[in-house]
Amino acid sequence: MASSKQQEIDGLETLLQSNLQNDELRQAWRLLYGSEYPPSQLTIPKSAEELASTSKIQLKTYQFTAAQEQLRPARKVRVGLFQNQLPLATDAPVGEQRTALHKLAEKAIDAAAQCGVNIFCFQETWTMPFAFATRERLPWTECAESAEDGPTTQLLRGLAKRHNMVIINPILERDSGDVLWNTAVVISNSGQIIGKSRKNHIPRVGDFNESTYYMESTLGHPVFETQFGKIGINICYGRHHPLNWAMFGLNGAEIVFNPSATVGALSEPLWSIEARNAAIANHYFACAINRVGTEIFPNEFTSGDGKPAHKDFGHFYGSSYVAGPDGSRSPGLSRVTDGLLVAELDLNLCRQVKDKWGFRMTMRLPMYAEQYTKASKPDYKPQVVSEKERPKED
Ligand SMILES: NC(=O)NCCC(=O)O
Repeated sequence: MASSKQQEIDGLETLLQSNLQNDELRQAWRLLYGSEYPPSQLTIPKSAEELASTSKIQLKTYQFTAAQEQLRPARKVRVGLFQNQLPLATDAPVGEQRTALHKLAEKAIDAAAQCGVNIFCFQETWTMPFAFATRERLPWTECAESAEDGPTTQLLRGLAKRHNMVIINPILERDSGDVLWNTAVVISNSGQIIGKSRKNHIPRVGDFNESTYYMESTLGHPVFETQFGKIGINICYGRHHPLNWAMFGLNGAEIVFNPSATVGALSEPLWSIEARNAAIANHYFACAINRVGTEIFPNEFTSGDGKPAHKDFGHFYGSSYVAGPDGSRSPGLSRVTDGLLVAELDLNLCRQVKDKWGFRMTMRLPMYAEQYTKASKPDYKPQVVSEKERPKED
C-alpha cells in the first residue's frame, strides 16, 4: 500500500492557520496567495461532502472572480483536480491495481459531478504506480494502454457523457505500433474523444528516468476547444520549460492543466511558483495536480548519485492548486491525503488581465522568434558584453 510517512506535514496552509490569527493571518494570506482570507468557497451539496468524506477524499472549493463586463456575460467554468495515493501495494497484480484506481476514480468523478464540475483532470499516469525509477520493463509496461480503445478511456467516456463533463485522462499510452508515450487523452462531455496531448520534455533527473519507458511527443502544443473553454495539457516536467507553457497560451488556451508526479526533496520549492508564474506570464488559468504518498517498490534502484540503493522515490507531496492570470491562487490540497479541488473560474479574467497590463501589445514575439532562431543554431554566439571589448576611456 502506498503510505504517507507520519512525519509529513499537511501543508503550508495548516501551518499558517494554526500559528497565525485574525489580521496576521489575513495579511499573510494576502501576501502569499494574492487573495482575501478566508478564501472564497463554493456552495456544494451535502451529498458531495459526504461522498468525499466516506471515500477519504479531502474536498476543497474555491472561487476566482472577474470584473463584470457590459458586453460579455461571465464565462464561469468549474474545474476538478484530483490527486490520489495508490489504493494497493505496488506488488499487487497490475490489473488489480488498475481496477482499484478505477473504483476510486468513479467516486471522485461522482463527487465532482455533484459539485458541478465541467472539466476534470487526474494526476500524471494515474492508472499505475509511478514505476519509472525502477527501469524494470515488466510488469510496468503492461500498464500502458490505448489512448482510444483502452479500458481507462472506455470507462471515462461513459462517465464523461453521464456527467456532462470533459475528462482529461493522463495515461501511459501504447500506440498501435507498440510505441509508448506519456499521454493525456481529452474526452468531451459528449463522451467522444476530442484528441490527445503528449509529454514534450522527458526528465532525466534524480530517480525520474522516464526516457527508458516512452518517447518525446511529436504532437506540439494542441489546444482543445471544449464546450467549457479552450484547454491545453502540459505534462509534469514540461512545467520547468517556460516556452512549453507559452506555446499553449499562444495557441489560445484559457486553462492549462499540469498533471504531475513529483517528490518533495526534488521539486517542492518550485511547485507553488511554476504553475502560478505560467498563469501570470501566459494570461490563463493553470491547474497543477500532483500525486500523493510514498510508493514502495519490490526491488531496490539507485539514483546514479553514489547514494545507497532504495525502494521508493520519497514522498509525492500532493498540494494541487489552481493559479489565476491575475497572480492569485487557490488554497492547495493536502500534502498527505487524496483530494479533490473544485475551483470556479471566470474565463473573462484572462482577457481582462491581458488588457490591464497590455501584455499582448508588449510581448515582442518577432524579436524573440529571431533571437531563438539564432540561439538554436550550433554556431550561436551569445550576446555578452564584456569590459574587455570596450575601448579604454582614459
Ligand atoms: N513526472 C515527472 O516528469 N517528474 C519529474 C520531476 C519534476 O518535474 O518535478
